[in-house]
Order: sequence, then structure tokens, then C-alpha cells
Amino acid sequence: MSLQNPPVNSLSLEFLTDICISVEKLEMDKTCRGLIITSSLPKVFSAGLDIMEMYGKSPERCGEFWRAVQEMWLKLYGSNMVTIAAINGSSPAGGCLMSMTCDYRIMADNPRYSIGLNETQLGIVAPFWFKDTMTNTVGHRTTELSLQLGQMYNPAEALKIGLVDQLVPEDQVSHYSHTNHDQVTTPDRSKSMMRKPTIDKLTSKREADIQNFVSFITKDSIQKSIGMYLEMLKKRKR
Ligand SMILES: CCCCC/C=C/CCC/C=C/CC(=O)SCCNC(=O)CCNC(=O)[C@H](O)C(C)(C)COP(=O)(O)OP(=O)(O)OC[C@H]1O[C@@H](n2cnc3c(N)ncnc32)[C@H](O)[C@@H]1OP(=O)(O)O
Repeated sequence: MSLQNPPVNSLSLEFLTDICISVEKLEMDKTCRGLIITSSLPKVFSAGLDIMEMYGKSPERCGEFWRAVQEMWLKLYGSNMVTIAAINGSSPAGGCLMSMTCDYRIMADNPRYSIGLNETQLGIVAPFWFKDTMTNTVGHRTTELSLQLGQMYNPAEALKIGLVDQLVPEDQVSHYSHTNHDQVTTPDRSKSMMRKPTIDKLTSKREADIQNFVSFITKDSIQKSIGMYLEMLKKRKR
């Protein structure tokens, strides 16, 4: 599955819905042995959630958006397929979350790229299931530090903390993803055993999580922080 939503593969409601439909189709396809997620765009795996979906939108629309974010996570984290993230560019926030849902992460060894949960930099708090996914990937202490600082990691740092499993030359990300994928022939039952408690936690609190998101994101102070962050993104470009 090659992500293609220019300019930066931000995860809008529409794009998330497309991703969920694609994953669902693959999940039902008995001939499909697994999934490699990568990006068709240069330099960016995914810029994370589409910030415009969280800025100036109605509570109803925000709720619909958040349900789609949850759905993407539930489908990928709970997938019966062997999944590999072929991270061929930067992958902040929701992009990092998406790659952490996979069984294995291969990243292009380009020091210009970065990956991490940077929500704190936007003045927002990473939801509990983002935090749980990171804890399951890199451990409690690293997650605590990482979330408090909104830390982004270059590939070497990401490998060191276990946020990615392998670094490869930029032009060989696809090759290594396929080679690794071929070595794993059957999805292991231990995957669902390890992930079930985390999945059950969100499933049982799904509606409350949507309500929390909507009331948090529509607050004036949070809208102001997001507006300032958007301005900063645009200025940085010039
Ligand atoms: C207490 C109860 C709590 C309850 C729940 C509450 C919590 C809320 C949690 C919400 C969680 C959010 C997770 C997220 O994913 S938020 C998104 C975070 N993403 C980012 O911060 C990424 C920002 N982008 C970048 O760093 C860079 O764009 C890049 C990905 C490294 C790519 O750089 P480059 O190639 O140089 O591209 P540009 O920076 O020039 O961007 C081009 C273009 O795209 C716009 N853009 C970038 N990222 C996003 C985005 N995520 N959403 C929407 N738009 C984005 C950027 O502004 C440029 O636009 P213009 O061309 O119009 O200027």
C-alpha cells in the first residue's frame, strides 16, 4: 500500500477512509500474505493527521474525523496480516503512530528524516492509545521522555531506542521490505496475544475517547495553539 496524498500524505478524513477500505479488502483477500506500507511521495512517509481537520471544524465533523483515526489504528494494529512499514521519509505524530502499528519498521538512513510523536509541540496531548502503542514499541521510560518533550528522532536515534528495527540505504527501502516480508510466512498468534489488551482498551472506551477529543480540540485555547502551529509551518517554508 503506497500512500499518495500530496503534498505530505496528511491523514484527512477522506484519506483515512480510503486506507481503511484498502486494508479491509486486503484482509479479506485469502491470497494476500501481508502488507507493506510505504509512501509514493519524496521525503515524506506521512505528516500525520491533517491539521486542517482539527482547525475551525464543527464538533460533529471533528467527531467523525476522530472515529476514522481510531478505525485506521484498530484495523492496522489488529491486522491478521504480517505488516511492515517501509519508512522512506519523515513520519511525525500520526505518521509515526501508523508505522508503529506495523510488525516491523524499516527506515531510510537519511539524517534529514525524522520520526516521533511530537504532539506536545502543537500544544496538544497524545491520546492514551498513541501512548500505549509507543510504550509497547519502545518501553515506558523512553515513551515518557519522548511524549513530554514531543521528541522527534533522526533514523540513527530511532534505531537506538527501538522505534525502528532496521536502517537501510534510501534507495533500498523497498527491496529490504520485500526481503524481510518474504521471511515471515504466517502471521503469528502471539501478535494478537500481545496486542489484544491495548486494542480492547480503546474498543471499550471508544465513544468516550471521541467525546474527549471533540471537547479538547474545539477549546479556544487549543484552537489558538493549532493556529499558531500552522502559521509556524508556513513561515518555516519561506
Ligand atoms: C486530555 C484529553 C486528550 C484527548 C485527545 C486529544 C488530543 C488530540 C490529539 C491529536 C493528535 C494529533 C496527531 C497528529 O498527527 S497532529 C499532526 C502533526 N504533524 C506535524 O506536526 C507535521 C508537520 N509537518 C512537517 O513537519 C513537515 O510538513 C514535513 C512532514 C516534515 C514535510 O516537510 P516538507 O516536505 O518541507 O513540507 P512542508 O512543511 O513545506 O509542507 C507542505 C505543505 O503541507 C502542509 N502540512 C504539513 N504537514 C501538515 C499536516 N500534518 N496537516 C496539514 N497540512 C500539513 C504545510 O503547511 C504546507 O502547506 P502550504 O504548502 O499550504 O504552506
